[in-house]
Amino acid sequence: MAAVPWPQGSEIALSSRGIVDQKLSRKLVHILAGPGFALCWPLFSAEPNARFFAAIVPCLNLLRVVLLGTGIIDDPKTVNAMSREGDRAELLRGPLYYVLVLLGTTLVYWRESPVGVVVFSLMCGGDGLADIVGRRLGAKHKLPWNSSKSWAGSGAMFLGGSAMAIAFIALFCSLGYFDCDMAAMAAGVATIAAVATLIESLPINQRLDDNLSVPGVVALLGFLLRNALLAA
Ligand SMILES: C/C(=C\COP(=O)(O)O)CCC[C@H](C)CCC[C@H](C)CCCC(C)C
Ligand SMILES: Nc1ccn([C@@H]2O[C@H](COP(=O)(O)OP(=O)(O)O)[C@@H](O)[C@H]2O)c(=O)n1
Repeated sequence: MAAVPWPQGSEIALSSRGIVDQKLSRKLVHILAGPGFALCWPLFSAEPNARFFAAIVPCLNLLRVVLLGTGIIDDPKTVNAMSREGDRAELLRGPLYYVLVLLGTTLVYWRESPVGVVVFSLMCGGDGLADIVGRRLGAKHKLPWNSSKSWAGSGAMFLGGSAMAIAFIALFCSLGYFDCDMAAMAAGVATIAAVATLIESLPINQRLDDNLSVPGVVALLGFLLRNALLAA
C-alpha cells in the first residue's frame, strides 16, 4: 500500500527547524502532551459518557502512531520527532504505550479518581523530566544499581511527577470533581511517586518499557491503597 503524507505537528517544526534539539523536543512532547490533554478534560460535559468523547483524542493519536510506525503513513519528520534514532518501528513501543496509557486513564479514571491523575503525571511529568535532567546533571552520581541512570534523574522524576500530580489534583478538587484532603493527598502522592521512581530506576527498561512499568505500578498502588492514600 502506498504511504500517505501526514500533516506536520508543532513539535516537528521546532526540531526540524533546529530551534530545539531533537532529543529535547521529543521529551518536551513526552512531558507536555499528557497534561495538555488532561487540561482539556474540564471542557467536556458532566455527562457520564463524556469520557468516551474525550477518548477520541488519544484514539486518533493511537491510529496516527500505528500508521506511522508501520509505514502506512510516510512522514520521516514526524518519525524523527517521536523516535530516538529515526526508526519508525520505535513508535510502536514508547509512543504507542504512552498513548495507550492516556487512553486507559481517560476511560478508567476520567475526572472521578485522583489515581488517573497520578498515573499520567508520573509518566509525563516524572519519567519525561527524568530524562532531561538526568542527561544534563546525571553524568556523575549514577545509581548504584543502575549505572545508566542517576540520582539527579530520579530526583527529577520524583519531584516533577509529584508536583504535576498534586497540581492536577488541586485543580480537579477546585472544580468539584472529587473532594480531597490535600495534606493526605500529598502524602499519598509522595508515597506512590517514591515507589514509581524506584521502579523507573531499575535496569529493566529493555524488557519492560517504563511507559508501562511506571503507570502500571501507580495503578496497582492506587488500587491496593485506594482507601488509605488517594481516598476520593
Ligand atoms: C515521544 C513520546 C513518548 C516516548 O516515550 P519514551 O519512549 O521516550 O519513554 C510522546 C508521544 C506523544 C504521542 C504520540 C502524542 C499524544 C497526544 C495526546 C494523546 C493528546 C494531546 C492533546 C493536546 C496536547 C491538546
Ligand atoms: N532516573 C533516570 C532516568 C533517566 N536518566 C537519563 O535519561 C536517559 C534516558 O532515560 P530512559 O532510558 O529511561 O529514557 P526513556 O525510556 O524514559 O525515554 C538515561 O540514559 C539517563 O541519561 C537518568 O539519568 N536518570
